[in-house]
Amino acid sequence: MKEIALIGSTGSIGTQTLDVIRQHQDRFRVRLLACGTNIERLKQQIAEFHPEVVVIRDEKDLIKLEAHLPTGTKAVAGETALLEEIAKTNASFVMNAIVGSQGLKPTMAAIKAGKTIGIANKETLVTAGHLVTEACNHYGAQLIAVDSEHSAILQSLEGSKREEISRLIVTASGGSFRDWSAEELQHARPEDALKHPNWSMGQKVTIDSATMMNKGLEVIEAHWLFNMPYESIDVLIHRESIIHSLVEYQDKSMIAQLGTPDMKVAIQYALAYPDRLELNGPERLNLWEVGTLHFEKIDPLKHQCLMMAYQAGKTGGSAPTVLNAANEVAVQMFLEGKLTFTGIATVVEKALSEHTVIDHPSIEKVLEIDEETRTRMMTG
Ligand SMILES: NC(=O)C1=CN([C@@H]2O[C@H](COP(=O)(O)OP(=O)(O)OC[C@H]3O[C@@H](n4cnc5c(N)ncnc54)[C@H](OP(=O)(O)O)[C@@H]3O)[C@@H](O)[C@H]2O)C=CC1
Ligand SMILES: CC(=O)[C@@H](O)[C@H](O)COP(=O)(O)O
Ligand SMILES: [Mn+2]
Repeated sequence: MKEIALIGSTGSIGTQTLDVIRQHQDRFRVRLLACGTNIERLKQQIAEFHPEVVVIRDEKDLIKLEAHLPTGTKAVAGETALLEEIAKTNASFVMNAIVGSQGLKPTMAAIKAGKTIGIANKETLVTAGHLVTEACNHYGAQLIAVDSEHSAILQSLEGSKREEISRLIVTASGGSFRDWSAEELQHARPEDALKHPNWSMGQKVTIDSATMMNKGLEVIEAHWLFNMPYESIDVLIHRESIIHSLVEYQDKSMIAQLGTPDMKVAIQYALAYPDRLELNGPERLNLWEVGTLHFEKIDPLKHQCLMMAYQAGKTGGSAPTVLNAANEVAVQMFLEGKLTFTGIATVVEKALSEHTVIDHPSIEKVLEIDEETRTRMMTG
């Protein structure tokens, strides 16, 4: 029985993780659930999965849970409590499905406790990939990709040797605005951006997909997860999201993972790794129905956020921390109607240009720079 701690249980990845666990109750058991403010959904999850502990963000919400805790389930609140419970839990696998760089500290707590971590929370690797990988080596913890592209790469790497790999090719749908003109983009609204052509996901990643910042974050994520130089990580526009990514080998063979766009495949692969289990839910991929797959080159003029992310990744040090924090604030501002869609790239670029990069920031420094960037964005 694999015991699971699920952080971000009420979100898109969190609920799909529970959909997978529900299908395999003979293999997985939920020990810990953590979320932000969606207490109603959490109550349903507690009733079904009977975790030992639930952690919520705000102390004031604890009262709403009181009457809904079965015998054997306790509830606590706040970040300190979350980090303590991650350190204490008997769960061997932590699924980090929180959104944003607030996922960094829980990831580090799980690493220090020697857990295996399903890392959906890509912002952790963007903001502090150097510290996360060092800590994994030091504490013997393992990260398993959950992001669909990185899961595809992991699957395409099965049985390979490091020196045989020549290139990673990360596919991109192009997002909600892939067919919009520059003129149309000036008037793009949050409700337009939230209509992803292929995936149903949380708001932040859907907006990132529309700006192509998601692909930039994923290039940095791939750099850290697979220890590949940026020069060997390419992005390919593939509007069907059927090929989830590819690996090119030194003999010029390419190995890819294909499937209908459904995150449960990648989630289950991470949970069951290295095994493959049966999965109900995703539709079988009928390639004769798909007929044709399309591929396009990226356009550096159009895909400005992707290019900024490549640059920040190559610069290294604190640059990706600033890129990520500025982007998180900009996306929130766009969703609240305080910034235009095209303004997202502009303000992230400004935040990067105002920052003096420092090499190899410590965890304290990463958190300080993240905070400072957010403050600068809100006040400037
Ligand atoms: N959705 C997808 O298909 C994919 C997502 N990802 C990545 O996975 C991560 C999660 O994305 P997604 O599921 O879409 O996001 P959602 O916004 O749907 O869910 C975010 C989750 O984080 C929880 N949360 C927020 N703040 C806190 C906090 N302080 N403490 C504990 N939990 C908190 C939310 O709780 P609550 O709702 O209760 O406030 C919610 O459960 C992101 O990094 C995203 O980029 C990667 C690939 C695909
Ligand atoms: C499902 C998933 O992994 C998302 O991160 C997805 O990649 C978004 O799609 P695009 O960024 O390719 O539009
Ligand atoms: Mn992805």
